[in-house]
Amino acid sequence: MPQVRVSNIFLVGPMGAGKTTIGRQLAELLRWEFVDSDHEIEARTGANIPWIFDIEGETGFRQRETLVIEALTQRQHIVLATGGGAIMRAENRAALHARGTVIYLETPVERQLERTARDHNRPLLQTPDPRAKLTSLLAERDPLYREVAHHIMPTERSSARDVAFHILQVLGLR
Ligand SMILES: Nc1ncnc2c1ncn2[C@@H]1O[C@H](COP(=O)(O)OP(=O)(O)O)[C@@H](O)[C@H]1O
Ligand SMILES: O=C(O)C1=C[C@@H](OP(=O)(O)O)[C@@H](O)[C@H](O)C1
Ligand SMILES: [Mg+2]
Repeated sequence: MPQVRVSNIFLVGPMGAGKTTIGRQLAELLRWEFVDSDHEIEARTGANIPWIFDIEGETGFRQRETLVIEALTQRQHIVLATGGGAIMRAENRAALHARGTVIYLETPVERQLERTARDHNRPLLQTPDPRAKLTSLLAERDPLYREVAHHIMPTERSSARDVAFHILQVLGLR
């Protein structure tokens, strides 16, 4: 089979998978542009994510997210870190899968909990039982991450740097 040239890398996975961190490192290694859909939503809106959730609800946030994903996935040579729920809408999954190489950063709930514990910018985790929330989100979303992904990369036992190098290796980019 002829090797398909990778022109974009799109990272998907749950909160705390390392999409933002690994995405930035990958972009540096490739000298590609790094974009994070959450940062782009905040820049376009002029408000941070907790504010958007407060004022417009999750529905408003998801509408903004779809507009941003539609726009960003049309670019070339970018590494895009999506938000953990970006794969919920079929139109987002279609854009991601068709316009780039999608990597699922597969991460168990215990690791997600450790990595998100000190951060208050994730409205869905402002709940008395974040473990239960992450568990139910993963049950719902894991099949969708798998559906949209071209490659699945575990992050449980590796540093962000090692995951980034491993992705480059798997994609034949180094
Ligand atoms: N493989 C990893 N091992 C250890 N810590 C990690 C790893 N990947 C990310 N982190 C840390 O976890 C936190 C959340 O990472 P982040 O990139 O914001 O995740 P996401 O964007 O997927 O929600 C950050 O503090 C980051 O440094
Ligand atoms: O899982 C989710 O639904 C969300 C994940 C967040 O991004 P990260 O996955 O980068 O934390 C952010 O988009 C928002 O808080 C909602
Ligand atoms: Mg992120």
